[in-house]
Amino acid sequence: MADPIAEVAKKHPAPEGIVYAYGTAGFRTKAEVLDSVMARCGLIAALRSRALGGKSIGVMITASHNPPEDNGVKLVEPLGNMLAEEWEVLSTEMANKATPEDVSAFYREIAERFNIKLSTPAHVVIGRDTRASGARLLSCVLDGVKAAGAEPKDYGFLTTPQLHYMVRCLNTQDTSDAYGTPTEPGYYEKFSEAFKRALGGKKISGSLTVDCANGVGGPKLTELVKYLPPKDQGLEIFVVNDNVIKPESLNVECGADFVKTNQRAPPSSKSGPNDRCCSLDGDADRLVYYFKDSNNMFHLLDGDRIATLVASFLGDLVRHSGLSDILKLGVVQTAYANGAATNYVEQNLKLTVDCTPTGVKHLHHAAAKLDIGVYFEANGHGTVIFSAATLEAIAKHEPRSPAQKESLDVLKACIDLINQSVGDALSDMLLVEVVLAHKNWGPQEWLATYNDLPNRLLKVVVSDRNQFKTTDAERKLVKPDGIQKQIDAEVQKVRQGRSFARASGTEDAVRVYAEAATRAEADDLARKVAEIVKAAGSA
Ligand SMILES: CC(=O)N[C@H]1[C@@H](OP(=O)(O)O)O[C@H](CO)[C@@H](O)[C@@H]1O
Ligand SMILES: [Mg+2]
Repeated sequence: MADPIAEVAKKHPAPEGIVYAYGTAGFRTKAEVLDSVMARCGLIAALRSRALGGKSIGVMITASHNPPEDNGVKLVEPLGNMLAEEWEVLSTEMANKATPEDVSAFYREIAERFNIKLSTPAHVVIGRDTRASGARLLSCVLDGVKAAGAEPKDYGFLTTPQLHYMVRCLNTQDTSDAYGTPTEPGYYEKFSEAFKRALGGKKISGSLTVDCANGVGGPKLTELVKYLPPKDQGLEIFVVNDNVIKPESLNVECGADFVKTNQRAPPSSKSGPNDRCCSLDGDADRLVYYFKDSNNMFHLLDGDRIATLVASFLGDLVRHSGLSDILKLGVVQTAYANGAATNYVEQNLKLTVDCTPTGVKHLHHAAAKLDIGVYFEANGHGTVIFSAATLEAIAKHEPRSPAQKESLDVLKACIDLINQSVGDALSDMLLVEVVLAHKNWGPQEWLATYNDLPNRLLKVVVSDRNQFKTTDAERKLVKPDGIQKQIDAEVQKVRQGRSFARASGTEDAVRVYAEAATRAEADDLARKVAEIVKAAGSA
């Protein structure tokens, strides 16, 4: 009898000599070598669905902020979380099996290991960004899903957070935790309705220009705008860099990664002084704000700024609703957070800060331990999560005054406005607009909350980045021997100095971060630490 698993592996053979790894962002590399990986991810998604009793598992085809010729794939757990770590390992192993027979044998081995009955129904939900390679790679995923006898549901183009939303909605349908309607209109309705409620009659002043990185966020934002209140009562949005007809323009000279890395606006930007601008990345799960002041000077309001803004607002709402005795709010960052942001949260907002290793899953995990956990990476990935007990406490809280009720209503609306399944640039953007409207702030007032320490991020290519081993949430190197002492000695020489080096999880390089009291000191420190890394890496 024909073996459909071996057949599909034969149809999409693995290129020789490539070692694949399911990293922080799933599999991500040149699109031309991803066919076999996609088909096998279809198989793994089917197995994962069966291991969870037939729950829907998500497959997102995207390479986010990478260049247009790249692509990638990420699997999504039933509530919209990132794939369980154990299954990342299985995915990597599956992607690297050499022959169709090996693939088939491993498929059966996984089934046996997890007691999976291969005849049980399985559901796989698929979305993709606008890359030219997406259609071909989708057909590979579908081949895998079908070979495994699972039922695919293809949503076509979606932002990454929309796919996470669909997965969560499908798995919570008809339960008391139903997250929403698992359709695109369902997504727009849910978030636009929450936006209106969260504004609570407050006016938004000025317009917002949104750079969509020429990615999938463009058409989706255009759709969302149709559901928002008319511009005279709500928010005037200008959608720019939304050309998805030319996929080769994706992330080129625009988008959140361009703006954060280069610390400047996209060259095409035509915004005037103090105009609010923001940029999404290629799959719309990253958001950064920025503006030019009246002297034409560029100011970035990155993920740290969004975290501090949102934490301060939610903290106020909790207090004004009369809930501060029972609910504790905290902020989770990575070592890349600016020291001034950390200091502001601890000293001014009087909230706790946790530091985790890089990657959303680590931040999410730490935030899930808090009643209300605000987590953002400096580059703009992030969201706020509320524990089940917190949601219950908020739902049954009886306000003692009209003022308490007003704050409580806004807090409840914010919970609905914040995508609980994953960090979502569109939902985060609406949240920022709500907070600015309530505070009656423009970008200048937001910027004035604290002064960022000048900082520098460098990439150092070494012969084997895996020899760089860290501890203390990646802030200290334990390997190569003796290197941390040398870094510490350089840090001592500058004012307010902080620096660390770690192997990237997504690129073949070691990243060096440095900050200090002045631009010159930060640059100098980064350069010195990069030299230390380079020397140790070539030893
Ligand atoms: C300094 C930095 O921005 N690192 C990024 C980058 O990880 P690295 O492991 O540093 O390559 O890609 C990750 C996935 O998108 C993202 O979560 C993370 O914030
Ligand atoms: Mg992204």
